[in-house]
Amino acid sequence: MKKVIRSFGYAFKGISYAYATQLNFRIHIGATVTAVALGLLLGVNAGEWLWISLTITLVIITEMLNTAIELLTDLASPEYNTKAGHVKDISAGCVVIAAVFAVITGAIIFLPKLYLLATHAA
Ligand SMILES: Nc1ncnc2c1ncn2[C@@H]1O[C@H](COP(=O)(O)OP(=O)(O)OP(=O)(O)O)[C@@H](O)[C@H]1O
Repeated sequence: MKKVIRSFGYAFKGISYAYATQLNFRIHIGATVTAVALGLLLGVNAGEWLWISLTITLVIITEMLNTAIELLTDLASPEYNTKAGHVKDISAGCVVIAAVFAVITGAIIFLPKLYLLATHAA
């Protein structure tokens, strides 16, 4: 049991390292808080919450993997190396793909509700 608790400790250390060192990670957390607040305000349903949770999880996981890959690349190739550059670029590309998916999902879920709200309030 102690070992399991210790492993969770290391995992949380990894999350707080990403939070402390990566501006993009903090931006994703800000976007997460905004999406959850919008979801609560606009009363999204269970299916929509699942999509929102999926996109949040994907973006945060890809950002953390990107951070880990950047660190590992810097360790393995501190000097300039074309392949090291490709590794970092591909890794960053994964985050962008997840973020685009999140924006599209957010637009599909929130825009019609915001439109209804705006037209009813007018
Ligand atoms: N060792 C390297 N060899 C070749 N190109 C590199 C190398 N390190 C970085 N690059 C290039 O520079 C880009 C930016 O790298 P960098 O490590 O600064 O990442 P970053 O996205 O700015 O991350 P962060 O600001 O979080 O450290 C990479 O995507 C890659 O194209």
